[in-house]
Amino acid sequence: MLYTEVSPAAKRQALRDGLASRRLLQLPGAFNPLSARLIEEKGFDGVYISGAVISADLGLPDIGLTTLTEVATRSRQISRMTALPTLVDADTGFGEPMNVARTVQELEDAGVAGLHIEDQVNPKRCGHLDGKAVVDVGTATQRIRAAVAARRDPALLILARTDIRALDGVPAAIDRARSLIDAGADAIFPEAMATLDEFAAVRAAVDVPILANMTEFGRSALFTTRQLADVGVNLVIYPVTLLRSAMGAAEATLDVIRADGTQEAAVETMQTRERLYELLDYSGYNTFDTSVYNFAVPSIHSGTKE
Ligand SMILES: C[C@](O)(C(=O)O)[C@H](CC(=O)O)C(=O)O
Ligand SMILES: [Mg+2]
Repeated sequence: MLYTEVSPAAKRQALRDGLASRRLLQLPGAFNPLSARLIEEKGFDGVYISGAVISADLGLPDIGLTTLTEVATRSRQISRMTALPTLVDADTGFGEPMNVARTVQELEDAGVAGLHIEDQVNPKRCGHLDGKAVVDVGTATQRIRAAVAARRDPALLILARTDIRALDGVPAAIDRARSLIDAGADAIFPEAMATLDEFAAVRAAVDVPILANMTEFGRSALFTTRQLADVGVNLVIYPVTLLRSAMGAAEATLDVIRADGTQEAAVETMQTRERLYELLDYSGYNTFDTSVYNFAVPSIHSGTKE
């Protein structure tokens, strides 16, 4: 009922413990707070909060147009909804190193368990597109040093993402990763790795956890958890997967309504009213007021029969 009782501190510890276990942790991206609860119910290890999803949700391309306030608000809304640790995409940190410091504190206050800061120049773009540019190593490490110095909870996980592989190749990504770790990064997100061998090369070069981005229609094939675990990846995100699925389903339903003059043919694929209420723990609200949940919910076609 209401929001999770698990504190941000406990979630950060859970993420640290998960990484220490050496098990591959899976974090699907929540496209809204409610989907975070679904991710938790299905037994995942954490919830990813994607910059691409926040942008798309606002009808914007993922080129650094969202503000820290928007990302922090979404982070708080999603984090409070789940007992799982959340990992948020802080893009380039929203400005200069001093802004990066403020970003870290705002996101920490929003209750996330971790965040990643990348080394792209602004305006940034999706890591799986052409035409990216990265800042020099001095600027990239300054961002990470500022982030690490700003966190008040030492358990907050700070991942450094490097986008350099697409420009200068894997050896450059390894060099950059080492510098970012020297600057204090807890973990590395090597963006747009093309093959499992490339992940293995990064794994062999660094001692900290590494993250794989299994975004669809990108540069990496969609490797399985077994494949990723075998090359020593520690975290895998499915950042935009649920948004793409939900939008695909929404489009199909709109087509059904246009074609048939009713949504009837699409109802079978919908989440039922009963399932929605279960996910919301509707009945739990009777703790406050027994009139809240004193009705029966028809389990089929609940939309049309009430
Ligand atoms: C992980 C990512 O940074 C995100 O914002 O979710 C994106 C995902 C995507 O655009 O598919 C990325 O740059 O890879
Ligand atoms: Mg992003």
